[in-house]
Amino acid sequence: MVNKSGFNSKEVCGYPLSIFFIVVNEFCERFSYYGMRAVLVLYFKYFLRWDDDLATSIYHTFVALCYLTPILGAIVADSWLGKFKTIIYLSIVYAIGQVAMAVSAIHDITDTDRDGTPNNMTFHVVLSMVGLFLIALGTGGIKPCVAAFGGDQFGDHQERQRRTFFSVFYLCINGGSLLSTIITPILRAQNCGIYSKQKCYSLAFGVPAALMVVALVVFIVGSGMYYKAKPEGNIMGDVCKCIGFAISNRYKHRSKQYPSREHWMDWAEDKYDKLLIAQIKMVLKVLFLYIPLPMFWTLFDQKGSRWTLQATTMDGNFGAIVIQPDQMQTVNPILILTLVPIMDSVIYPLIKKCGLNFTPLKRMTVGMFLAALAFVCAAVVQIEIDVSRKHLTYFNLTQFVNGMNKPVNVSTSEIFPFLIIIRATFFLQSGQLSCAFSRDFGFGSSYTFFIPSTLSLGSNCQESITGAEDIKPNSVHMALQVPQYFFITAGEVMFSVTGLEFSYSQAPSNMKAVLQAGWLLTVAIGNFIVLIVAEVAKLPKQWTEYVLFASLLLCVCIIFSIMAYFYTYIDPTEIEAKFRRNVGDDDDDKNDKQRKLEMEMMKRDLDRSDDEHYKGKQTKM
Ligand SMILES: N[C@@H](Cc1ccccc1)C(=O)N[C@@H](Cc1ccccc1)C(=O)O
Repeated sequence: MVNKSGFNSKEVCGYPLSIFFIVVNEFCERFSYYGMRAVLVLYFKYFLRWDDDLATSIYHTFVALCYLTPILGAIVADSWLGKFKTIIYLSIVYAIGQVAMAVSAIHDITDTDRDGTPNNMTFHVVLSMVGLFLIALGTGGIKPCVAAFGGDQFGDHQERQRRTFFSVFYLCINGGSLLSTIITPILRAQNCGIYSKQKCYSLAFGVPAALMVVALVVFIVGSGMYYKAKPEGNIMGDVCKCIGFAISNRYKHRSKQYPSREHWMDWAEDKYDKLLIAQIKMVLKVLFLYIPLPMFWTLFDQKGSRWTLQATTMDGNFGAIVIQPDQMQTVNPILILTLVPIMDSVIYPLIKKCGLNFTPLKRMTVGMFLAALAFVCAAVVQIEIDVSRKHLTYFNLTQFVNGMNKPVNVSTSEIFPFLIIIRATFFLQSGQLSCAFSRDFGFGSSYTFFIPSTLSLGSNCQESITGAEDIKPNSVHMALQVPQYFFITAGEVMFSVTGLEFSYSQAPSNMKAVLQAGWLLTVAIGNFIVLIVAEVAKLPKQWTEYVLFASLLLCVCIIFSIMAYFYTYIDPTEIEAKFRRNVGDDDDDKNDKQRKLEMEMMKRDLDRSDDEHYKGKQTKM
């Protein structure tokens, strides 16, 4: 197969063979990212011993950073290294970051007194922060490059295959994240250590690190098969300079004696190409529409923080299996894998059959509304939890009061989180004395056991040791979180999947990456809003915070629907073609008057933004 740049690549069933490596790379990379993220907030809380607020703040700062760095990646790839090298170099940085996280979670490194807790917490905190910074740089940097690099592999005649590639790409993201959000919490719940046993965060971070190395190796193996487009120059820089010139030129000509121009960007015409100006106008129209979007992500990304912490106060016993709090996040990719095909093949066609024009911006508005609804559900669940008990924890905290006048060594059997081993066995050892006893534990309960002074060789521990329940078991079931997960995921399908497609279709050809980076920037800002609102509001009750976020998104949803109503869809390719044709006409020495007339028509075309591209007729919203 020969693609648009004359590159010859091997094909399998009409698809370039090279995309196989890109899709596998994305699967492994998303496994690595979401696997690490799934246990992160619990690592902060239980390993680094941070409180809920600090854990949530650092978690969202990290996520925000992951979506700020795509701009950096896009600039480096477009103007300097090209996508291929950028992906390689930043993947190395990413893998180093993951390894640093895994090492930071080995408690034995600083556990000098071998009591199971690190003695130099600063070492663990610093190393994990360095690790998270490198991961943010890596994952964000490669994000706008990988999908675009995949798209580059297709020829102009492979539009259909390219569309399928993007769907498979999204499914791979969720396949990888689904597996990792199941696996890493299981690894985290194991006990491991050299001198003393602790929850195994090092393994939970180590496996994602290994997957990132696999992602890198797979990508390098495909090296000889890729089409590697040369960097096109710093398009971001050109855009900024052109906008800057338009603003300064407008300011210089602010006096009334100068005739006004139709659009403020037209003030750049004195120096810049009309095509570039037209393209910037298209981008600015979409970016303006992006302004309210961060609020959606503010709610969406709390799945990994507030909702996971909420799950720690719930009962995860599902009969045959016990679900870990951080495993609840798997509901999201499971629903994505089922909802995306259902929406595409049943819901959207059904809506169309009913004669409704469910445009992308309408879908996004409904997606926002569903996310707000999800937070109302979260608030209701929180009220249930608060009513059921005042203070509890997911972990079975067990303490012993030793009534004997000599030390007793107590150990317990391993508990595999997928089976309901609510029954735990404790082994007591003191000199010649050695015995065992078993007790049943409720999910989230805490007990104190009393070792009587009369305990001696031959005693029956099962009968002699008495226990008192300090904290009642969690009684609100984790299944109650399913409705909130359902609404947030249905919202994601309508908002995120549609938004990605919208950003791509409305972007000029040379600025697809710019708009992708802009889209990811809304995710970053959304995560900063979590920090600001949680810090400023400082609400005493968690459910009131959920209601606050739901109300904020509802307000933003109304504003967005008004903005969307005034937006008209464009076909960037058509507009660009008209401008290019005009340049050709210039070469044919067309007279000035006619050229001006045509330019006027094109400007009007752009400003009216005819929506022939979308459903073949003028479409608002
Ligand atoms: N549904 C998410 C994946 C996910 C898996 C497990 C827990 C939470 C989320 C997804 O598809 N993410 C995509 C798209 C996206 C979503 C939000 C912000 C940026 C991109 C991804 O590329 O990660």
